Amino acid sequence: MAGEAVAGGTSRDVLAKGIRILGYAIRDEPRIFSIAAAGSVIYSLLIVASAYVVGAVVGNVVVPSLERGEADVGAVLLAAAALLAVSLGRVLGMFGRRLGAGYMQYRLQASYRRRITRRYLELPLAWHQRHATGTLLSNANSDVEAAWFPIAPLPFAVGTLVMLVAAMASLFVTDWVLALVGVAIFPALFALNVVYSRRMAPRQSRAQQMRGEVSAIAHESFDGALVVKTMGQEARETARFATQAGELRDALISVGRLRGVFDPMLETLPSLGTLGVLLVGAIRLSQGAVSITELVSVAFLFTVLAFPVRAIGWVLAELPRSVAGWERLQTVLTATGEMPYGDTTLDRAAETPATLDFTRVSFSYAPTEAATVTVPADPAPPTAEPAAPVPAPAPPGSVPTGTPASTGTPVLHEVSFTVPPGRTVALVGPTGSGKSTIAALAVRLVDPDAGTVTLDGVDVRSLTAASLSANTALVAQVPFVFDDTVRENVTLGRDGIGDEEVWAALRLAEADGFVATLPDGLDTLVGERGAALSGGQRQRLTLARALAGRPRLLVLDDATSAVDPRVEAAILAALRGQRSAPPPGERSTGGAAGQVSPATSILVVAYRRATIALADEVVYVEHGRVVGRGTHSTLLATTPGYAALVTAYERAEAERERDRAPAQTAPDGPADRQDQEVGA
Ligand SMILES: Nc1ncnc2c1ncn2[C@@H]1O[C@H](COP(=O)(O)OP(=O)(O)OP(=O)(O)O)[C@@H](O)[C@H]1O
Repeated sequence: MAGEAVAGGTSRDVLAKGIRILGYAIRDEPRIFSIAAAGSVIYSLLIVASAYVVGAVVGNVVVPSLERGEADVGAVLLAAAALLAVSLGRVLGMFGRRLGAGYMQYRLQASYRRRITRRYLELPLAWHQRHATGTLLSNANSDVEAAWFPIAPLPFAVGTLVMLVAAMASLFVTDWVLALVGVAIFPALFALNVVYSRRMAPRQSRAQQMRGEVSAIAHESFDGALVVKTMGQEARETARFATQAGELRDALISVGRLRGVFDPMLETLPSLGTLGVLLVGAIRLSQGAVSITELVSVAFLFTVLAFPVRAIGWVLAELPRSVAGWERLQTVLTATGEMPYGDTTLDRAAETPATLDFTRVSFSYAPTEAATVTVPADPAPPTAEPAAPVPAPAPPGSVPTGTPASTGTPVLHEVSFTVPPGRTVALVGPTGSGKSTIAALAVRLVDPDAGTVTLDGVDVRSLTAASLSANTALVAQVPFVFDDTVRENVTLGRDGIGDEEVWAALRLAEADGFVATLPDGLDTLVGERGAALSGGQRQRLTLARALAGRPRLLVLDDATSAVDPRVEAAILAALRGQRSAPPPGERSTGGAAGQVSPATSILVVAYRRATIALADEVVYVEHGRVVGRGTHSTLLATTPGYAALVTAYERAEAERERDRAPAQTAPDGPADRQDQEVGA
């Protein structure tokens, strides 16, 4: 991990990298940095000036007044005006510095949050499957903040460096012997800050890494709350979280301990300087080498620079954390594997169904990619951010290569089949046979290692992003519903989808009945992940979302698994233009029902006999190979594996029907499968 790399690197590396990161920040925001630095330089120079003004006031106004026994009112007023002017100048400088630093820090944070989010959207599904959501959240939050943490004190530190140079110069101008105190103290201050930063580096890196890990565990626990609760795993999860939280606590305490040791030392050094100046100064005064004005000025100088000098320490101490955060950001920003889009568009004017062709398609997941493919539940979140920029277009007519051919275990072998326009093809096969992978390839979530997937004869890799999403839609088994209204969940802010189109899509998805009964109809808020809806309702809502875009190819990856079989059959029949009567118990809002012609070709991963029977053709897959194609009855007769599988499905379905029988009498009518399971 990046954090480990930082922790493992030498502190000198960290310092150099940290300074480079500060350079990137200045390059990104040169104007704001200039304003902040100018404010800081004014402030710092006026600090040096204030010491000399105080010296002059003491030497030229206070001491003479004490000697004479009366004050010169004019001189006192002049002194007051000088002190006020210096203070006002410092206030203005401080204002510019703070405002500029704040602007710079928050603008950089916002810009990098956008970059990270955009990159997430560009990276392929395989990359997302390899990264924990909690870590991604931590990248976009805590790591972005960490990377730009030293920006807040940076202008102050720059001004302080100028101040130290000015202070040294003024010391030498005043008296070279007094200047030696500065020669001893200033480099010591700087050296102490550097040692501090080096000691801090591994501690800060570790703390930043632990922040990411705690975030990942917390996210996983909350996400899996249902499993944790139903399996009685609360204690185990709490312990797992507590271990990581404990490690983060220890890492932060170790940071605090070091701070506790170094902060007082950094504060004490300038005080030692003041002491040194007073000792040396007393001798120099008695020798007549310096005046009282000069001595007071120099002593005061050491007192007032104690605070600004710490700004250098703040920047140096935060650099390791900044480097750790930055490197974690870089793992996202420089991640490879995106699948560049082509520049070919498909003509949608005809609104005819598309033809999908798989020709000798082979595919393997990269070796490091674990777990099973779960195609994302939704195409894209409704975000106000502009769409992720499409990487540089490929030359016209060329086929971008996308993900490089992986050397992992082959999952699909020379898969060939066609979904003709307006036809429904059912994909059937045992678990793990590659059905979801085929679905993912059909809408180009992944690219084949060999062979081609074409839409209307055009390789999907050469299509533009907009053309791909306008022509195809995938509905996954696990539906993703946004915490928004029903309307927004269906339209996703896409143009040309008014309420009429929303209702038409809901009707096709057999979702109009339940939406009509919701308290606010289309304006009903469905809660986080659609918590206010049943599993089957969520599935139908996401199906309506896909249909609202009027895709020319619809890929259903077990998308109606939680819906009652009769409702599922009604949906498929409607999609095929054979609108059946609404299932009992669910009121249709009427209108365009039955009027929608099949403008889409359908590839459906099917598990139920009723669904399979509706298909024009069945493609039967085993171990990533197509072992049979034809109608349901042909395959039953010719392919023993298929016959056995479908019979098993039928038996399971019959058992479920039997178990479900009592629930059918519930007043809500035909409940979705998950409702019944939950209610059981
Ligand atoms: N992200 C992944 N990384 C590595 N291997 C994967 C990944 N996703 C799936 N696989 C493997 O690819 C094979 C095909 O998986 P796929 O999910 O396509 O099968 P499926 O037929 O849809 O299964 P199911 O019916 O259980 O949903 C399986 O052996 C699976 O373990």
